[in-house]
Amino acid sequence: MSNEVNTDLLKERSTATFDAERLTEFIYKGPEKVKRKRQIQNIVLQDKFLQSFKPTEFYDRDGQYNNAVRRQIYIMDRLEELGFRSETDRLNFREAAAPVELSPFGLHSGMFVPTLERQGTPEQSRKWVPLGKSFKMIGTYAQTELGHGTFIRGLETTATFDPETQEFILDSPTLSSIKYWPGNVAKTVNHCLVMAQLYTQGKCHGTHLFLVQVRSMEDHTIMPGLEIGDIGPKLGFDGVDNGFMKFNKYRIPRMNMLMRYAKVLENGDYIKPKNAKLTYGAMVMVRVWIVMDAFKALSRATVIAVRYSAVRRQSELRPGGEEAQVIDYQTQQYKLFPLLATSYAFLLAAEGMSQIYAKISSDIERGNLEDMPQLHALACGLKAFCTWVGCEGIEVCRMSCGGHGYSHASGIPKIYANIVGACTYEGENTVMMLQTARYLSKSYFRGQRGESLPELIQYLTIDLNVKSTLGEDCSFESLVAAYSHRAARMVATACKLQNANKQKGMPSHDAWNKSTVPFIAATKAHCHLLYAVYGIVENMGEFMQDGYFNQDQISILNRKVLALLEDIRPNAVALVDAFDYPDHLLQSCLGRYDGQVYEALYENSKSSPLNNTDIHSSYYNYIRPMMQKRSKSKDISAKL
Ligand SMILES: CCCCCCCCCCCCCCCCCC(=O)SCCNC(=O)CCNC(=O)[C@H](O)C(C)(C)COP(=O)(O)OP(=O)(O)OC[C@H]1O[C@@H](n2cnc3c(N)ncnc32)[C@H](O)[C@@H]1OP(=O)(O)O
Ligand SMILES: Cc1cc2nc3c(=O)[nH]c(=O)nc-3n(C[C@H](O)[C@H](O)[C@H](O)COP(=O)(O)OP(=O)(O)OC[C@H]3O[C@@H](n4cnc5c(N)ncnc54)[C@H](O)[C@@H]3O)c2cc1C
Repeated sequence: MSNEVNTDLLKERSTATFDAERLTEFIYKGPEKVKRKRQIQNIVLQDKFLQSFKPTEFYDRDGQYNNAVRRQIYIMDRLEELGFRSETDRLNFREAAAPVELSPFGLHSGMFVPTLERQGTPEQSRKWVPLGKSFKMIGTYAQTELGHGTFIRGLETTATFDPETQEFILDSPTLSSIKYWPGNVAKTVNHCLVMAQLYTQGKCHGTHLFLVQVRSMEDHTIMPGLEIGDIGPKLGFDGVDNGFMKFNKYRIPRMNMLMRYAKVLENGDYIKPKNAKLTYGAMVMVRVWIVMDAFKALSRATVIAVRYSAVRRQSELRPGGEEAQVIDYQTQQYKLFPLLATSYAFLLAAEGMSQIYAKISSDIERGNLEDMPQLHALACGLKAFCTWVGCEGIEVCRMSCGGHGYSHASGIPKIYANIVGACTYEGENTVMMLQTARYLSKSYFRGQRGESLPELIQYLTIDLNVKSTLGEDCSFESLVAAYSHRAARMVATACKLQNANKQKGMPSHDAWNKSTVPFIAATKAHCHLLYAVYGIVENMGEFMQDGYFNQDQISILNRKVLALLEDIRPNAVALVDAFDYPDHLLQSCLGRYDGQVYEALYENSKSSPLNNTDIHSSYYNYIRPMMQKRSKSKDISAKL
């Protein structure tokens, strides 16, 4: 490989109108943090073992899982040796050491241990959390079943209390009750947090969480009374062993029910929690994290697509002139620059969401549940919005790289395959949007009754007769007002439809179901409050429906969006450089910092397993016999 940087990229970097390094410092919260991050990434880069892994697509399923376990255990050991204690250091190391592959221990650290911490009594947490943190116990979160994922109240696994033995009996009474999908259940873990319907004194008390040992701590054999296996290959998540699990009257001690909020006493009496939805806490937490995952995925795809667009030359822009960098085509800019802006918006949204989560979840832990519905609505809406928009954006990035984008060597298919799962897991996106919609609907009617609303949704009560004051400057205030107006109008329209349905005599659940399409649109508009000019131009109809903007204002906005493309053009490469993703994190021949994409693609092709031999065994086994048979046949043309 040549050591030179592609001349187009050099030029892009030298003509940027701002210093990308300053923006990097803003993103990572200061120069010291940037320095530290780079030091850690360099440790990984120098590590021969970590650099020895080929991309996962070159392995079969067994190899993918095996490598994922091997690599993650090595990472754990190295983290111990290096003595990294800060969460940021550890995360930076883990991301650099396994940039694309998901961990077979991800749910252990991401859901199992935090749920033990937050849903266990202090005594339970003291007993189990240290075992989890030190990996003496490896666990996951097993909730979804063959028959139910979304509708948690419909789960069928039962946990029946037996006061005689002071045990719960876990059972999968039907085919559809078999746990199906939980990550790392198949081969990795020896414990699970199982969501099951609690029965005591002959009565069902709804879903609760139970800590269940599923494999022997001595030899990892499956515990008698359980059936466990892998669900098979998936679109992504190559290194993750999503599994199935069936209980056959399997007994666990009473104290293995997580009892921080709800309790079953020795005599079988049930003590209700303050709010039944407290058991769903782990899901709310992960939805908050997913917003950050969406940022990371979209921003990586954008870095790849923008750098490649600066390097790739195709066709003549000026007749007879040199072939143009594809980034100079206005259509290419219109595809990519809004995604670049969206990446930055996602970063800020993810950070804001984390702060809100930290505040409200600590209130909840102290027993103040007042803001629980608001947190739930916000986490559901943002999770759904950012994963949907992120995935659509990543696909645009892939297509904007032309044919090479389709190759795994671009790095984009893997980013997409992993993050697109987030549109479904931790709450299917439409269902999540509808949770936010219910909150908006309730809040709208409260606003109509003159009740005060939390700050984030106070816009629902604005006067919808007011028209836009947007002028040539497209001021920030006028844009925010436009988004508020659009969302408020759409929520009002959906609520009025819901009300009209009720007045026609429909029961409230039907009145709701028959207004959910406009409610989804309204909820997207609510989440869209992140956007500026581009979002208006792309959704013009929704802003114009009630004449909020006049024709002149629409023309201003159309002109503005094209002018913004020109403003961003000289800075596009610097704006993606500022994310400071080193090449070994991006794993992309197209997104390389030095822009040597053709050399990289050509080199990468050579490692394809099909190139191990010039003549593949299938020639001897199938092609040659077929040709020999045909050459002996009298009328060859008739058989072709
Ligand atoms: C390349 C770079 C990087 C790339 C990164 C790539 C990605 C990395 C990934 C790392 C690994 C990730 C692994 C994946 C982990 C997946 C784990 C799972 O899926 S685990 C499985 C996840 N599974 C799911 O997520 C299942 C989704 N389903 C659900 O959450 C629920 O069933 C439900 C919310 C839809 C309804 O629940 P239901 O019980 O039927 O509720 P009701 O109807 O009775 O509602 C009564 C009232 O309660 C309200 N309320 C509800 N919840 C809450 C709450 N938490 N709080 C407060 N309130 C809440 C509700 O709104 C309603 O209010 P109102 O209207 O009365 O005012
Ligand atoms: C990669 C991956 C990892 C996963 N990891 C785990 C894990 O670790 N642990 C775990 O327990 N689970 C896990 N899951 C399961 C996941 O949480 C569920 O698949 C998810 O919650 C969606 O539920 P479902 O499959 O029942 O979808 P369904 O609810 O059956 O969705 C099917 C369709 O019905 C629609 N629909 C359903 N209900 C409604 C409604 N009320 N209103 C309108 N439309 C509706 C949906 O919008 C969707 O279009 C994982 C899934 C994936 C893909």
